[in-house]
Amino acid sequence: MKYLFGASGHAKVVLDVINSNNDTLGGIFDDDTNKNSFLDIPYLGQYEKHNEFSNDSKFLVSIGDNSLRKLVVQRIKQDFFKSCHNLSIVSKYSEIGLGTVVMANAVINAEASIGNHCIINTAAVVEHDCYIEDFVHISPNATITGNVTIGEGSMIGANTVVKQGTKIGKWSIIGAGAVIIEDVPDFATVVGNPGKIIKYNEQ
Ligand SMILES: CC(=O)SCCNC(=O)CCNC(=O)[C@H](O)C(C)(C)COP(=O)(O)OP(=O)(O)OC[C@H]1O[C@@H](n2cnc3c(N)ncnc32)[C@H](O)[C@@H]1OP(=O)(O)O
Repeated sequence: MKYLFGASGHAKVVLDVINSNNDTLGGIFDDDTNKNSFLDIPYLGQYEKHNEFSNDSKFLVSIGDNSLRKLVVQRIKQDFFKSCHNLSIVSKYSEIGLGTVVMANAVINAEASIGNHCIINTAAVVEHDCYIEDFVHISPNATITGNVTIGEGSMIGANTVVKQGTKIGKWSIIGAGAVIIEDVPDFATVVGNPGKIIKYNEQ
């Protein structure tokens, strides 16, 4: 049986992805014990409760914030599953890691490699030969053109365009609507067209 962690807004969209494949979910865990249910799936208790479930259970952390998602992933003892919306287009020549979710209308082209626990959000495009590390979030409608590298934990804002061959570092944040035409260092926040660094984030 499959289960979600984190009863967030993002989890509602993850649930739609899972439903699109006619997959069945056993329920959702969240540290907030005030929840009784989440949309039409049962609330199962706080995160540690998953230790009581059978060894063949599979999990997906449905938390949008990249750092928080990583923290929760590190608390889970068992295996993860990935899920791609049945209206996404995923090349058979691409790779997608465990714990990753691909939303409706997203496109992942040939020889793109997507890490573990990533979010490829609604209608995002990840072009051929891109290399996306773990815990990255590509927001709705962002276009990652060919041969781009994105480091662990980076957040690419909605409608961003990243020019081919560019390297984006780890744990950087690219503001909504930015156009990235040159490499971005680790931990930088970049906004605008052309993208400019406005600050560095805490490590
Ligand atoms: C399904 C979903 O919802 S997925 C989520 C998708 N979400 C997004 O795409 C949002 C991405 N986040 C952003 O764009 C944010 O504005 C950030 C992260 C870039 C900046 O947020 P903060 O760190 O809080 O910065 P803050 O709001 O203080 O802005 C700092 C400066 O940058 C400017 N700025 C902020 N965001 C942008 C942007 N996207 N484009 C251009 N300028 C921007 C602000 O106007 C401000 O300028 P000023 O100093 O001249 O006044």
